[in-house]
Amino acid sequence: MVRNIVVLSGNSHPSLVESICNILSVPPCNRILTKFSGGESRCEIQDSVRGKDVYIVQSGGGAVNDHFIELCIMISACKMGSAKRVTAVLPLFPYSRQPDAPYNKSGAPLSKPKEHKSKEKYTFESVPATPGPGMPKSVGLSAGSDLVREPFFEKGPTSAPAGHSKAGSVSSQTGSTTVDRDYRSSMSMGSDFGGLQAKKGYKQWVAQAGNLIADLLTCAGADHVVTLELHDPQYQGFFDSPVDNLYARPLLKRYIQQIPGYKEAVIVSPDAGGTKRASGIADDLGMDIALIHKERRPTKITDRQNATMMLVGDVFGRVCILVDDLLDTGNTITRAAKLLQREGAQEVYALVTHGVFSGDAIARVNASTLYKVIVTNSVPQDLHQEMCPKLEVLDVSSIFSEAIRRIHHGESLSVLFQHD
Ligand SMILES: O=P(O)(O)OC[C@H]1O[C@H](OP(=O)(O)OP(=O)(O)O)[C@H](O)[C@@H]1O
Repeated sequence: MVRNIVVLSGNSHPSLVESICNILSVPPCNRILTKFSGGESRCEIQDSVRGKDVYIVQSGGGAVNDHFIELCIMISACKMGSAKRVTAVLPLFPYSRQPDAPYNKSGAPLSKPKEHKSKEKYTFESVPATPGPGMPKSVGLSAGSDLVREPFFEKGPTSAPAGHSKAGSVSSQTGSTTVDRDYRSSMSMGSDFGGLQAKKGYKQWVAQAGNLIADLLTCAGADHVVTLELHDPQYQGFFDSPVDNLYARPLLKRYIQQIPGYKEAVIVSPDAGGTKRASGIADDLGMDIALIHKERRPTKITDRQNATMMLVGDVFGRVCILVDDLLDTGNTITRAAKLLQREGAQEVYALVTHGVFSGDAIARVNASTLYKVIVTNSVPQDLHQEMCPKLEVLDVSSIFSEAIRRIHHGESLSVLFQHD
């Protein structure tokens, strides 16, 4: 039994906390977590935390915003209750990954290409164009002085250079920077930037909340953060306090080693962001690797299923094991499986650390060519397992209980970062 320690559960994942407490042989702290009728979270810590080392376990996923506020209130309550140290344990760290375009329930981008826009007109160029030699100056930058000097919307239409049909363009006669009529109207009445439709009078822009989330945890009083497989390990830099980013890699590797003939299989990263993760596992196990390049930005809507994924590597006749950190809408993993199957893969497994399964993800996985999907229980999986016969779950409670035990005793965590 670990002494002088308090493990407190949020509402997000009570069963994981129960397992952690069982391993540590400590009872979970008594608390009341409810809501006022107005929807605000209410927290009452019923055991004394004075002078104690407190670990509050709350995962992302599900009602993520409610869970996060609840966590902040619990941290603050423990600080006010004179806890010696408060550690926020977030098996899935919320807001550490934000898609670069807003997505709807079924996983498709909310923004759609304009219907009248033909394939020939589509361009991957930045619009407005990046300033450079022989290029028009950017609107609104100090370097775009031609535009700043003259009233922006008083300019007449000019012909646009190839590949820059909408942006600030150079008049063929004078060489001065100006703006064509389409761009003028797009700025004032809603615009189309490289296929994205912006709302009227508002340039499409997605806020990245990561820094704010880190600040909120620190402000609430978190002295330490423990999490698992951050989407982006650099996220730790947002914190002034220590962050321990644990790995699910040993668990994933152990699973792979149980697949019959795994040495002949190919580890596949479904996107560039996961290459390091996948190649680490492939290297450790002496396996081959293949990569898929995924382009997240919406292009032509009818092409989106295929045209934005490209395979690098040979998978013909081989078992493929996709490795990723997150399954959210399931788009990435199911489309990757489809591509692999089309390239002649024999069977496709997906090993993913965090199985969020938002929107239609379960239906998408069930309908996909995936043979098996393996996730950890960093977020609750009971319901997902009932609905998805392909799903298998790996338990992470021993990773967290060991991390908590070591932090409490001031021992090194490095053994948890070793992958063999
Ligand atoms: O199930 P889905 O809704 O498809 O989301 C899951 C994908 O999203 C994340 O990558 P992201 O698209 O953020 O790209 P990145 O890895 O390059 O950051 C994650 O690494 C998965 O690949």
